Amino acid sequence: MRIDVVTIFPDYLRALDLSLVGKARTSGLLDLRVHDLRDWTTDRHRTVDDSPLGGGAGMVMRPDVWGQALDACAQPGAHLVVPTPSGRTFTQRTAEALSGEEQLVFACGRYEGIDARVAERHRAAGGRVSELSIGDYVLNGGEVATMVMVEAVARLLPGVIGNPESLVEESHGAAGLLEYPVYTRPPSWDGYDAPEVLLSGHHARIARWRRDEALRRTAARRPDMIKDLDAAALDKHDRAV
Ligand SMILES: COC(=O)c1ccnc(N)c1
Repeated sequence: MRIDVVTIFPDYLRALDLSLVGKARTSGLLDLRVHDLRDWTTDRHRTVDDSPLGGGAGMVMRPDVWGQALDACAQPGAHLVVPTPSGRTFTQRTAEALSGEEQLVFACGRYEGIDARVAERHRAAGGRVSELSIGDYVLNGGEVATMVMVEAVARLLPGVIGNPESLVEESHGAAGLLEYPVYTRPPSWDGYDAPEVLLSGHHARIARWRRDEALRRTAARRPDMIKDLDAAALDKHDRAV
């Protein structure tokens, strides 16, 4: 998969050189390219914004500069992702869908946002556009949200995570639940004991305990997820939890 990120703060994205995404890049599983939007400006001051048509506070990012940048970066069929607080909510399902794309281009907006015609033109040219929010709060720019989404997508690419099995049980995974509490050695620490069942070696009981804890945690913290659960997926015991 190829991911392009266009931003006026390319150094912000340096964190993507590290850890899991960094390894995916060096192994060639992920072709991640970060671009400075100002490389497509033509004036001496490298201007990327202008005052909003219709008046109002703040500045809007110019369509001409963004158009040049996207023409240079987006291959035919590229999926344009615009991080914005006014977007649809980015979820694990969104990450799964995006992980199947050939190319994602993240347009990191600043100021009051990017001129709406940039997305309009990409759609008109047959490209997909997703305006996505990572939650109900406002940031100063799209860069942090882009890093969140790039990590969530990259870890789903085949070969990036060592054990793909772990993707099934994690929160918001295939089970549709939050993950159960986890423990490691020592079994007793500072007067606190790990649940006995985890030391029993009885795999069926351990699996059942984990399922119960996932159900309890989801019901307590995210009751909205319980109602979305496929009823058939809940067995008789689950319903008793
Ligand atoms: C400028 O971008 C944002 O403020 C932003 C982007 C994505 N999700 C959000 N919740 C905010």
